[in-house]
Amino acid sequence: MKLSSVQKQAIEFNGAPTLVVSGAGSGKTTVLTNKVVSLIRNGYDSKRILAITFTNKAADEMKSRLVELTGLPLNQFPWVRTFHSAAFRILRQHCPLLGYKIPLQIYATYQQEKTMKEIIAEMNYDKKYVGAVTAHISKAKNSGNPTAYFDRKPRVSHNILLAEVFNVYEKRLYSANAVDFDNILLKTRDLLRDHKDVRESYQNLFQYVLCDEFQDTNPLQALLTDLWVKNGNLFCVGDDWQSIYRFRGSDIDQFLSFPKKYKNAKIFRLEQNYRSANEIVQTANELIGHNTHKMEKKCFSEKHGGIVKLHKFSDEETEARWVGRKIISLCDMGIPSERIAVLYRTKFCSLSFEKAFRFLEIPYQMMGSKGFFERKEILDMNSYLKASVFQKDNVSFERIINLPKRGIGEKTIRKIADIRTDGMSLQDAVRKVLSERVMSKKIHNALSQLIEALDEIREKKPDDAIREILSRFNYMDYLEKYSKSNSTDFISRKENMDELLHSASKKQTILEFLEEADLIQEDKDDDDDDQSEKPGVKLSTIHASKGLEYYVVFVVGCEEDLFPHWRSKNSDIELEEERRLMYVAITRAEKYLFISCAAYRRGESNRKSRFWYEIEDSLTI
Ligand SMILES: Nc1ncnc2c1ncn2[C@@H]1O[C@H](COP(=O)(O)OP(=O)(O)OP(=O)(O)O)[C@@H](O)[C@H]1O
Repeated sequence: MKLSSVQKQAIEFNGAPTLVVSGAGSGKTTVLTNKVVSLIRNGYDSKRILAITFTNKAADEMKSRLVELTGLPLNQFPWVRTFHSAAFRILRQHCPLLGYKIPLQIYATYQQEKTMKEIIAEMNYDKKYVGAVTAHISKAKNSGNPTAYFDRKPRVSHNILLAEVFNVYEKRLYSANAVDFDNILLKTRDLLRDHKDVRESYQNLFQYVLCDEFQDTNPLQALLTDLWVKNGNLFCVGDDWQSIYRFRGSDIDQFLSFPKKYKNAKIFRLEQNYRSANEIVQTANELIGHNTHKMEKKCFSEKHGGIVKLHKFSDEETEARWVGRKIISLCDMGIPSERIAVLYRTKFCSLSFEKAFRFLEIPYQMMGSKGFFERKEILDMNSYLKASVFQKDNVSFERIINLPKRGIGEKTIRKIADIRTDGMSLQDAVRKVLSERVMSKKIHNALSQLIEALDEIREKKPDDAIREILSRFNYMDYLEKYSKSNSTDFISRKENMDELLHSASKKQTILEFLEEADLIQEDKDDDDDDQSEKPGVKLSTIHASKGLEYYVVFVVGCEEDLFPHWRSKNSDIELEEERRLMYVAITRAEKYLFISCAAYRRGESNRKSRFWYEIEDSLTI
């Protein structure tokens, strides 16, 4: 591929903070990768280049591309990572400076949620607010200043004081010697901010800092970036028109304020779209033109012949059947089904399409299904591994203490928990009752078998450790029963277990394996299996389609209150975010773009989305 002159200029320019303002399909990733290659060719050390990607999958893809382009082996790129993974690499080494012990544990989503649920219950708050409280605490941390956040937003519902829950939650994590995802960033920021020697050692280590998808950074990530960079060696790429993670704490202002923040900043604009036909690019431009909070760029494509069509239907079933039949005719024209995607704003919209596709016998794949590490059998095995290496991890130990069933009921667990003194974990307490032999013989034996197993596997390779647990406790028999004689369900769980064993076999220690597994859970919208290669039409939320491309795209359910979502309607900031989401959907299409709505959905009448009219206007110009 021949790089364009502006791509080349951006790649070759060094020495001042650089922002590459890129349109959709303009080759951001290509530029970022080639920038790293160019730095290496100019004498920079590949081991001292920090290149931040948005997902673990993107980091892996970038590393393999770098191996291909430079001929260097994979281990020469230790700092091509996500924010969380780069920060954790630093934090796990220096955490004693913040009062933690090595090894530091990551509390992954499941453990974080369980801990929060327990705290909300203990504080006698309504459990229906667990999600909202967790989300606010996460946002508070990602703002970089939780106290200021709680001053602005002190409560959820009328009585839940966020700062209070936050304090209890933080204490609990600290006593478990653990950090959650947000703390990985927050504590690394504290570490680098408060320990000059550590900060300088990393500033000296990193010769260049690069950041992909810069439009989706949050204030904390921006603070961290500044702590890593020395001498302005910063190179960021992104598209503010595609910033769609506000709900997770991303802040488009980090991107927009770049030229103000770095006085000598150099800005490049990548405006040529290599993916979509110009008709699609112009439709997208017209739509985003209705946003005010953005950087200007004039996107274009040299490809022509794109088709953009709007279709209105009486209800969702009619819409889905029409989409199905259209897909059949496109496939008859020779378009492979995996190059076709149906995108929607919210998950529930998929149901009518699933039904229609089954009826019409159209193969399809759902994107963004439950993450691999959130599946029951994987959580079970990982909890065994965690309980073995992290004796203070109550969440994991509680999960496995009676799994598979070994006669340890709720009452027994409560009795054991009651003997705990300060700082003692449930596992410590079990060890204590075992040494004092105070339980009945049956319970004593069951608990000692469990503790023996945990001690036995601790030093094993992770795959051997999992095998040991599977065989000691007849776990697969238990899982078969759990699957309630649903053989397909059991087969898929068995496949998951094989996959877990395979990925564990690549690591030498349980700690190494768990660290990777926990960090991978960051990729929330990203599918764990690479479904983009599998045959079948893709059914996906727009969030999960980010970064992907299809020959044909159907954007369905374009109705007011559904898209834009009703929750966003009273705020201009949120409305602009919804419009950016529509922009992302449109720019996934290479050649065909079909936008549709239904007058009735779930029995309720609907108006066309305002985005519909904005697009319609652009088509009639
Ligand atoms: N100079 C070029 N000439 C031809 N094709 C190019 C050039 N640069 C990039 N491309 C191609 O354009 C396509 C889009 O590139 P890429 O996926 O990097 O875009 P992107 O900016 O990350 O897109 P988006 O943000 O919309 O997901 C890719 O297929 C890439 O190979």
